[in-house]
Amino acid sequence: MSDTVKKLTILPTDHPLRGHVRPPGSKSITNRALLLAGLAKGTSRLTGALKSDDTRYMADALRAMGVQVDEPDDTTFVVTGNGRLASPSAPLFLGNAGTATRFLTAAAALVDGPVVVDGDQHMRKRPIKPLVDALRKLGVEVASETGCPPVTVKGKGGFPAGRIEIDAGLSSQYVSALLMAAPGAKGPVRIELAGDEIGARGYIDLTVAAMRAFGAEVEQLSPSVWQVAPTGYRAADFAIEPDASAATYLWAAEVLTGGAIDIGVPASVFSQPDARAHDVISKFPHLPAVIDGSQMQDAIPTIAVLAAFNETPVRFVGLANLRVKECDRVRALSLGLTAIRPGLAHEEGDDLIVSSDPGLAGQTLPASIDTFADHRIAMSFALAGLKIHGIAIEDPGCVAKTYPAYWDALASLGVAYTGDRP
Ligand SMILES: O=C(O)C1=C[C@@H](OP(=O)(O)O)[C@@H](O)[C@H](O)C1
Ligand SMILES: C=C(OP(=O)(O)O)C(=O)O
Repeated sequence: MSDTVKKLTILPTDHPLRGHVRPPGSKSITNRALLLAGLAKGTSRLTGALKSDDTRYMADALRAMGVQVDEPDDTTFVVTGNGRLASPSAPLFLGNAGTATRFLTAAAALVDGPVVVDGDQHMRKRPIKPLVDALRKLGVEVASETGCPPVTVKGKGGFPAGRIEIDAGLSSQYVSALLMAAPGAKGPVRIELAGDEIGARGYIDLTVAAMRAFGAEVEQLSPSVWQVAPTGYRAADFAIEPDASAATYLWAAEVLTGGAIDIGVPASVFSQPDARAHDVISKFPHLPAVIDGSQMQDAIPTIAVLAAFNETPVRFVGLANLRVKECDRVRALSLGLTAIRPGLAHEEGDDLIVSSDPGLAGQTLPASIDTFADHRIAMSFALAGLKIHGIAIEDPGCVAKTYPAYWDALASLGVAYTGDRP
């Protein structure tokens, strides 16, 4: 990174963090609800929604396809669709929003006309070939030169009934994308997982729940087979729960500083997979020796930074697909922790081993953390800054992807900064 890059230095707190902070709405649920409301006929009201880069990309893409998306306040979208998405006049630019990119690639098959789905330089490195191949097998004309965006879909207003196998080893979003497009097909669609390898199965459950709320008929025939009826969607009023991945930073800040942060909802009410991180985080400073990240992937950066302060070392397993998120998160975590102190973490294959040292707290260990433009790397390393003097977060504005108010939220609990607060 260049010397001109913006940096935010976190000043360690000399007191436990106490107060109320409500995390923003769930990114995953907001982007599902926006799409389903856009595919429905009529007006849907989505409340408790996230307003951030990722949901703005989704909302703008829907607008470009003829959907009316109004924003009466900071947490509400009012979406009016006519049951069809129109062919946009320009490529859809979706930044580094994995959900928007994957979900809209499949939904583009329902458009009558061409759709180009594209993203930024990070998204252009994130694989989408398994989804492209599956759509092609369903009879959709679709092309991607590199196996990553841009993807060109020549939609014909739907696709025939069929049965499709999808390898979701790299991303569960491929399955969610196919499921959400399926009610627009000409007949029933059966979606089967190839192999049992799937990270974050809980995201598929979120998808099915959202689809049902917008009138779809989805039957789960086995743990790896879903059957979707060609019902289309109907408009609905839909309340979105707070973001569980965003909550993990607050849960971790609480245990790390011995404070009490009220996020307004108990961990037990979340339906998102990352809520399971609450149990793990509450064991700090006695985190388990081995933590499997496969079913709470987005919470791993949070727990890995927390693990640096644990009593005993932690091995993180089940991380293979963290390498194809906004950045290679296994590498970014290992590099960031090593920048704080050599030997604090290392990689073994796809595992991350954090050596752990409760004595880190209170030390001065100046480190400039390369966030690789990844919101979760920025937000998780800020936790280290609550305890260690000299932690500077590069490109702190990248939190706008899912939690634009993150720095303000920490400030409201008494955290202070020096440098370029976005
Ligand atoms: O379906 C979703 O909403 C998500 C699924 C997960 O991604 P992958 O399925 O690509 O692992 C997760 O990391 C992402 O933040 C959101
Ligand atoms: C992986 C993430 O996002 P996405 O895949 O939706 O870009 C994330 O938010 O951690």
